[in-house]
Amino acid sequence: MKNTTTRLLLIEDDPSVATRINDALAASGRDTHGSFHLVWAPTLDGALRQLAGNTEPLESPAPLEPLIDAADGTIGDLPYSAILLGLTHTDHCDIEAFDRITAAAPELPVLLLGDADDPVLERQALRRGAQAYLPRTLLRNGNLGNASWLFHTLHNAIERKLLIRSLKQTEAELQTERQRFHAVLASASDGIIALDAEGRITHMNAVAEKLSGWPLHEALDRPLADIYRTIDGKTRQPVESTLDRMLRENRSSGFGTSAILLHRDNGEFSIEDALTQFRDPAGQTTGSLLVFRDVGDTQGMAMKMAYLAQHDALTGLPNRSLMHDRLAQAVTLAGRYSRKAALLYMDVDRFKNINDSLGHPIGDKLLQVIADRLLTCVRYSDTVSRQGGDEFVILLTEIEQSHDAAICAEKILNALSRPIAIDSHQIYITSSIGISLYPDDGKDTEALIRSADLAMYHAKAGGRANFQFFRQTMNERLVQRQSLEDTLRNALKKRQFILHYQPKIDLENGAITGAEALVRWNHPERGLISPALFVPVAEECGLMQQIGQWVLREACRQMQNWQNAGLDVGRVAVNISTPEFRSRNFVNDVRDALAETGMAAEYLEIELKEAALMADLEHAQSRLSELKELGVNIAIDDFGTGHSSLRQLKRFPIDSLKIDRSFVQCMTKDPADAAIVSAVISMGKSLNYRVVAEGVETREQHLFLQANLCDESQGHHFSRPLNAEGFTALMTRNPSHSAELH
Ligand SMILES: Nc1nc2c(ncn2[C@@H]2O[C@@H]3COP(=O)(O)O[C@H]4[C@@H](O)[C@H](n5cnc6c(=O)[nH]c(N)nc65)O[C@@H]4COP(=O)(O)O[C@H]3[C@H]2O)c(=O)[nH]1
Repeated sequence: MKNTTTRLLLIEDDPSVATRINDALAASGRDTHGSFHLVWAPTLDGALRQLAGNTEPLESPAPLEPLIDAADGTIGDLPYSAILLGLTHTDHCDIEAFDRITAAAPELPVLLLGDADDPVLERQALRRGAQAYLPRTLLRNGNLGNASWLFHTLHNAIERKLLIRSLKQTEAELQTERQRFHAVLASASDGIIALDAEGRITHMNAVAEKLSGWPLHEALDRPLADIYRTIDGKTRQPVESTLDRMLRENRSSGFGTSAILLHRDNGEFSIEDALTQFRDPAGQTTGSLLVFRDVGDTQGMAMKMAYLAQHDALTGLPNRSLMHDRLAQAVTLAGRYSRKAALLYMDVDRFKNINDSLGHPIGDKLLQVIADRLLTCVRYSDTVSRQGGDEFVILLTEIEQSHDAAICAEKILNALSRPIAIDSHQIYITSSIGISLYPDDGKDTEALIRSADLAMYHAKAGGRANFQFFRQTMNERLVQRQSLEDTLRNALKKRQFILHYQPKIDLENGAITGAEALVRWNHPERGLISPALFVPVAEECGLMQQIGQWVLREACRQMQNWQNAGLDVGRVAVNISTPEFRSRNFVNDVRDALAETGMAAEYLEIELKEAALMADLEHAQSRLSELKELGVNIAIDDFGTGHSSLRQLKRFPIDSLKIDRSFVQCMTKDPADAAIVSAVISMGKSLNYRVVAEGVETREQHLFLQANLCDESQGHHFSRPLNAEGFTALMTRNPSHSAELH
């Protein structure tokens, strides 16, 4: 109200009263509260019309004419701040007038002008909300002077009304907030309990009702501890409530350690809770809000995810990561208590062949059966894990001596050697196991795994289906192998490889039908090194592809030279290792080698081992077809040592079969081998393959093959592999190209 003009509407039929009030207000002028401006309405109806927004001129008897604001006689659009209502009028009477005015202007404070001798009327009006009661007699007769009491009474009435209005507004806003708060609580998915400063319940939402089992109306005003009873999930002992803890520590808490909330009717929920305290400006707690949630599902999910991260999805066994943890634990404990532990690294022999030939779904089922059988071979305290593929690692923690590990390995070999029936298949497998012992073969997890893995490779190399303990010499061999790998790379760079050629002869007429190119490493100090020593290493370290590319070009180049020199060598055969054959660029490499050397494809023969074909039948079939389209001949090398059958080979476009020399060399001594050789010859011929016997060393073997109508032979009996000059000399010495067989 400071320095403002406040408009008052005076409803009074006595002009003298009106004039006196006006004078008194004018005399009081302006003070710190500002000034009053009186508008006089002699009749109630006129005043009501004004309040309804009708701006027609008020009746204005002479003395108050100036109180009407505007020149046009309207009172303008300034709002009134208060109404002075004379209660005894000619056009209205008593309390009814007050009611009509407050109905027309409910926001405005109304002060009554009444007769001093009518206390009933005064009480009635005050009870109905009038702000003050001014005795008219005083106004009529008394000397108002500067009438500061009137001024202050008016001012207080207006202030009071404003205060009430703002209180009502605040109350309405609070009401809205409360409704919003309750709506939020009702829709929250967490349980929420509101508490007063003493920790008594003032509200709880439906989720809190459900989790605690307490309906709100029963929980109201009870201490939180009655409704919210929690125990420790592991010990099942009561835990200090979050509220108590927070009050003790005088702070709020975030969602923390989980506990079990006991439902009123004996059920229970795994929960997490958080508490927020409210404080007044002085820092005193005025209440708090407890929020809690059922984490049963979340925990279940978290446990499931933790399980999946540590277990193999196919077999359910611990995976590599969990095995590392267990092994680390076992190593620590065994170190502390001077105990032993053993690690068995197991791999299924030729699993890839089974997987490729029977299909992955059967391969998967097979791994599951293997996992089950492994579990039957160990104690509860041991760990069987799957490392990936067909590799399993078994940790034995309770062993006294290495012999215990050997017994377990035996048990595993036996368990896995029993036939496994999957769908309509009866599968026979063998496995190879490497064993390392703590602390002898490694002091940490890495060393133990490495040692067991190396021992397993030796078990495989030793003929599979057996187990081997790790020996230090295996490590030495590993080091030697590493250095061999390095020198092989160097040899390739320095072009230290050469080719030898071994003739093949026609068993019917003795003519040379071709030459097999055989690589040698011409080591500057060690002389010629056999491919049997370095080809497997080169295959493993990925060098065989590069060496093979060189062999292919060199063989074609040499053949082209012989042809250019007028020597008819027939075909040159080149050995192709499995990684070479599988490499994406293999067919292109062959095409390029032919193009670069100018040799016709019909003079080239590719020798492939059975394993290279059996590993991936579909892929092998399409690759062989591409080679056939080029015009290249295809031979199956070392036939009889792999797992293929003639029926499987029938699907490949093959030209010849080479019977492995192990059969050839024994066929004249062992009737079984003789039977195998003659059967392979006759079956091969019936499928229109040329059949070649390799490793023929004696005349006896030569004659046996001739008698069994084998097509060709190759071996020391006719000639050892020769270098290019030696082979040229052989061909030149024998211009008819027929072999002089003794
Ligand atoms: N005991 C005996 N052995 C005989 C007789 N006649 C020939 N041999 C040997 O038998 C092996 C025949 O080659 P393979 O079976 O393909 O077996 C080959 C082949 O698998 C591989 N190899 C040789 N050269 C290459 C090549 O250029 N590339 C690839 N990928 N492998 C090759 O190395 C293996 C061994 O080759 P080599 O040491 O040259 O050994 C050759 C040869 O010298 C015999 O009458 N008695």
